[in-house]
Amino acid sequence: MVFPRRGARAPRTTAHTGTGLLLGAARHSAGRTTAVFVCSAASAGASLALPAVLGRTLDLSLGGADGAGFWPVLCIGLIGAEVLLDALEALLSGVASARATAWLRLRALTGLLGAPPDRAARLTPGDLATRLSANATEAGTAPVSAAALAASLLAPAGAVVALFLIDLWTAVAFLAGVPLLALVVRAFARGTSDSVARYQAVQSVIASRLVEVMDGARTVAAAGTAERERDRILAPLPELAVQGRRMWQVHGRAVARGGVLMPLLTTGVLAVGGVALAAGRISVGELLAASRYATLAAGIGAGAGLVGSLVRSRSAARRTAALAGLAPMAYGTARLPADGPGRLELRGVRVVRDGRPLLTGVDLTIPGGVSAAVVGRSGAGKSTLAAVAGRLTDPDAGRVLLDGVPLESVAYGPLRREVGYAFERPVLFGDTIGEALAAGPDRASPGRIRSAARAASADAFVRLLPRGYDTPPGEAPLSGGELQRLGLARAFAHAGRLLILDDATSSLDTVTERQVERALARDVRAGTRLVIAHRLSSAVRADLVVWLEEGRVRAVGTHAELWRLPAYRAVFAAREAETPASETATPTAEAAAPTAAGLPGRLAHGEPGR
Ligand SMILES: Nc1ncnc2c1ncn2[C@@H]1O[C@H](COP(=O)(O)OP(=O)(O)OP(=O)(O)O)[C@@H](O)[C@H]1O
Repeated sequence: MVFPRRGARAPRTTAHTGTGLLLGAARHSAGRTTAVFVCSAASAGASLALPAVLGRTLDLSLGGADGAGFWPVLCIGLIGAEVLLDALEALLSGVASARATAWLRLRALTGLLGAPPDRAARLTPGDLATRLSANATEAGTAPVSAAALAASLLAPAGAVVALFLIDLWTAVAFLAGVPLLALVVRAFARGTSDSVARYQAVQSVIASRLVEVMDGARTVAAAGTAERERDRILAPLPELAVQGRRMWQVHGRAVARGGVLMPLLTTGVLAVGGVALAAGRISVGELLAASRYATLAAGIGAGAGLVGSLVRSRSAARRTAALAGLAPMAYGTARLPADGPGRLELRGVRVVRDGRPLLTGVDLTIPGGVSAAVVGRSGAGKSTLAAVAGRLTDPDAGRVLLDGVPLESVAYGPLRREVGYAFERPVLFGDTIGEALAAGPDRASPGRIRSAARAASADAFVRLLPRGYDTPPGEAPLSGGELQRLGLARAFAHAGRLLILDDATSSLDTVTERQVERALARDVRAGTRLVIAHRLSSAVRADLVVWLEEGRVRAVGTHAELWRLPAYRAVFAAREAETPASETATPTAEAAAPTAAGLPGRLAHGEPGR
């Protein structure tokens, strides 16, 4: 997969529009699509030649001419060629559509994974699955449908020319009805477009609700709301049925109108041809050919099906394009200084989402090698700060610098090597637990994985699993705390100069948390730690505490300094009620004293005790 990594500007294509995406898919599958067109055109050529050859064969047979044997053989040859070409066309169509679909999926996935996670997360998993599967498949058929539509016009066009050649008036009789056919196709395309878009949107709603409920299966079971959820998932079905019926009604009307119009056209041509035969302008064989050509020319109405398919593809492509067109994160080419200690600076950082400021005027310096805890009430903006600090998202204003280098100018690889994350709910990717822990900017060796797992207190329970580190994550019955420890192990195995733990120890008991903290200080690469924490103990042991309130830094200092402020103590009040007295006791100045040199020893934002 190719991610935009270099230069301030990420490559933008027309992939953000449905038509642009379809043109890209068409270019990508151009070779095979052209082959489909050639097969269709050759098959149309065989269809066109057949009536003339049949007519000639009939005339020669009626006239008892010598050498008539050649013509029946030619007839059989043409029929055989048509069958073979149709089979080849079907095969090539499948391959070309699969290739176009694969390209569309790759573009959509690249857009999805290249965008900042908080932007991509706006689409629900079910909706994403629909856009990447059903919608991409439908959009992928567009190049072949377009080629087939173009080829399908060849036989009718050739048939009209043949009618001209046989007798001018037979062609005129046919052309008189063509405007009516055009009206039928136009009405069909218009009527289909709206209901198809609505149908696809409703499909996506059902998929979204289903995935949502599967994700929360335990909540549903515990709340006893299975029936309610079933009804909620299926609630859009009547709307789906309405749109489905509308599509079929439009299709049915087009078929009915075409069904009346086409025999009328054929009959008209035959009547005019009969007059021409009576007048001696054409032979019996030519009349036979004219009737076949009239049928072929009337086949222009079959293009309506392909027009419908193109309309569906375009609507599906618009939905896939919403992923491909997500604004990617652009990376620069700068490197971080080799011996940088991991000094983190946020200057005037502002983050706005949905018009709401989540962080405002954040100015913060975390000296290299320091362990900083970020505390604040729920919703204060701690995770947003964590995301900005390691460039999982970009601020709308202000800058973030690591060892003096603005994060947005650092190249993708070096950035991900030097900034690590562990989350509250880690997800393990890989066929085995060992693989999941090894995966990172650089593949970690088994020795490093073991040592990281030991530091995260995960090694012991992993070794007790039936296949140890070779156990597939899906087969390991992991508790929330065990999963968090694996997330920590993965982060430790790839630790760079800045490690961000976003509520990554919330499910650990206090004893294990303490063990992990000690091992982190002793056995993991030294560097700056930014720890998003709810627990008092985390703030107590941090060198520095950043206190966030409603998206602003209210104060920065040591925990002992901040503890003098009642409003700061109130941040932990709710937790104090839940946690043991040993953990919540007011820390002594020694216990909370900063350990790193050069810390700001006083409150960054003075606050009178209240
Ligand atoms: N992508 C987003 N779009 C819109 N609002 C968001 C987005 N991400 C977070 N928010 C909102 O921003 C606020 C801060 O969220 P954030 O997760 O940073 O808080 P937090 O301090 O980490 O909370 P908690 O301690 O409960 O995890 C919340 O009200 C949240 O709903």
